Amino acid sequence: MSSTSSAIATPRSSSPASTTSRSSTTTVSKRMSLSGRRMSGFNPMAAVDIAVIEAAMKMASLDTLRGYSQEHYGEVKQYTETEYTPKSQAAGYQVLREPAWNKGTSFSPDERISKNLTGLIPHVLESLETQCMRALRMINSRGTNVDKYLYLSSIKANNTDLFYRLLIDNVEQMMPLVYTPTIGDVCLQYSTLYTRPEALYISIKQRKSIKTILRNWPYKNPSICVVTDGSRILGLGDLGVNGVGISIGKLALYTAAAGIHPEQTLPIVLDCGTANETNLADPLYLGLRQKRVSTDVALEFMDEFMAAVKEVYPDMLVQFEDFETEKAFQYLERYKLEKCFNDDVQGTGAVILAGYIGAVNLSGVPIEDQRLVFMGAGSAGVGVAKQVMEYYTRRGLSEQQARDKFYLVDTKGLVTKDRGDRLAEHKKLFARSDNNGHQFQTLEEVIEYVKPTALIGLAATFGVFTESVVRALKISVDAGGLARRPILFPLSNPLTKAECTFEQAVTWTEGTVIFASGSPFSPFTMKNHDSITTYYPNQGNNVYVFPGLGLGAILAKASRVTDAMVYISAAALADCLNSEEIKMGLIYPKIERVRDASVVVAREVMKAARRDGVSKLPEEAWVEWEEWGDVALTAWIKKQVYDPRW
Ligand SMILES: NC(=O)C1=CN([C@@H]2O[C@H](COP(=O)(O)OP(=O)(O)OC[C@H]3O[C@@H](n4cnc5c(N)ncnc54)[C@H](O)[C@@H]3O)[C@@H](O)[C@H]2O)C=CC1
Ligand SMILES: CC(=O)C(=O)O
Ligand SMILES: [Mg+2]
Repeated sequence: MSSTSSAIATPRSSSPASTTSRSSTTTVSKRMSLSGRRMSGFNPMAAVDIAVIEAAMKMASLDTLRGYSQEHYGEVKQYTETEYTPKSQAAGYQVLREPAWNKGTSFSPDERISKNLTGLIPHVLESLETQCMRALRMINSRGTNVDKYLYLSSIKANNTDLFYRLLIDNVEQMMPLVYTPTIGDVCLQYSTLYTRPEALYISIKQRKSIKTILRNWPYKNPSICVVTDGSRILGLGDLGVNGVGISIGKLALYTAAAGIHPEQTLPIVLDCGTANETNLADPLYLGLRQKRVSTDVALEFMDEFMAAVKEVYPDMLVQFEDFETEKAFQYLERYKLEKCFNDDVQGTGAVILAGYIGAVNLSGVPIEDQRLVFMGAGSAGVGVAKQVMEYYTRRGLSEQQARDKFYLVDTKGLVTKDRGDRLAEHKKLFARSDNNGHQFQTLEEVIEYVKPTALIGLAATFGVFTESVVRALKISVDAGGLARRPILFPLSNPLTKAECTFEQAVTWTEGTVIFASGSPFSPFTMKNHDSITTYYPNQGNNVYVFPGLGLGAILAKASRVTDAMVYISAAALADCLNSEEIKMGLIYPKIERVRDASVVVAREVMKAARRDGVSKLPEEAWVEWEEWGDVALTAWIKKQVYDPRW
């Protein structure tokens, strides 16, 4: 099976070899007592609470078990003055300044000698977990989320493994910092916050040099790139080159949530100008200071980019992210035979289908009686509607019967065939013709007419699910029986664009809502008569799909991403809930289990790639996995992924 072993979990890059030969003239230092050393490190005047002290003590004993004990520390070899050479000191700094090589205070005594690090770092020897604890304390001490992001970003620039250990072990706390909602604020201010490059920045003025720029990326053969042109970043509109933050954030999640090695990931922004006047007027703006180029010119640029990618990194999967609506659909169609997918259309479609399957099971309304109203008929809205429609057709409904379940609303009201405007191509599939010439302009009117059971928000507009809208949804669901529950998904990002909050949804539906939002909300506790109940929200975000979809496509060596691979990622995710999550009434796995979910999604995506004949993995590998079943394939995937531990 060696031919199948992928480079996802690229072994740690080797650090520069020591240039000095070490003699054996070492001495053993005096041993120090664990408790003595640890306690003497504490300043009784410092405002450190008991919980932190207890955690530190626990960590110290854990470190002992892991071989990071102070006993071990006591055995650090010493060398004499005569061994010192300036050259070796330079080699030492090189190691510390390269984030992929740097282990901070976790270099072993032998590594400190062989890499000429002695004295360049504090004498203490700590585990990765202890370093995480320090970082967590620092993060918690920062006042704003952007400050926390910046601190995390400095860790990423210094110590790759520490950054990802933090993310992986603290997903619930860290994901909102490196992803939505904080990444929205970071993108808005990217040009001001900028301190160092983290991506490839390709401007339309450099279109003759795309291949050179791709080759300039310092890591060999990336497996996955996330590319945006910044034209629709989350629900924040055209942010131009500042949108690169979303490519960086999504790729951090490819590593944290699916274990793709950081050196295999490549964030890219295509700078085609911007329509954002604030950015254009900002003296610090880092992008091209010109209006966004026309769709036709952007398309030529995209063609050149895709051709260059094919030549320079033929095996790299391309994820299109946050392109404005027309381009999102156009590129998806145009490059459908290339190794790429669109996260906003396909990833979102799959993740919301998975959540919808779970929600229908909880709703008490049979699947065939569901009627869905979408607020927003853009790339995400239509992407989700198409994916859910496929679910219905696979269950035996005709295309027309399936399509009839969907009512899409945009800024002009219900999308109908006779509305009198020129409908954008992507809306036509769902344009209604059963409105008897009547046009429904407000969401309230649509709800009154449709009596929906599910309301999906992808309109990037804060607060459009008003109290009267949500109460009207509940009334229309209750009409079929009081045990029924409304499905309400305000999915727009970041939180400032959410169609309603979790607290509002619970309050206005008297706790009956089945809720998922794009950005995370906290649980909400509500007093009902004599009892107090805590309600748990779901996060319906494509982060549950794109990491696993990408991982599966890469591991299967898929030549392209087929519709069946996308569809199966939804079905796989819908099956991922464990008994605790089911008991809690969730429709997605808890976010701290996103890595488990990604493995399951990746496994099913790999199998779908093979069924579709697009996997280039050798047949022997499949024979073995088929013999041993999912367990073997799951174990193999887990062996491929990056999981920083020293
Ligand atoms: N939860 C998730 O995983 C995802 C969430 N999203 C979010 O969905 C939102 C929309 O994204 P896209 O569909 O790509 O944008 P888009 O620009 O393609 O579509 C937006 C749609 O909303 C409609 N709209 C805007 N304001 C409206 C209003 N006041 N009333 C009714 N309709 C209105 C527009 O007419 C358009 O049809 C964004 O906030 C984005 O962050 C997108 C992808 C994934
Ligand atoms: C989550 C995501 O992809 C978006 O909001 O655009
Ligand atoms: Mg997106």
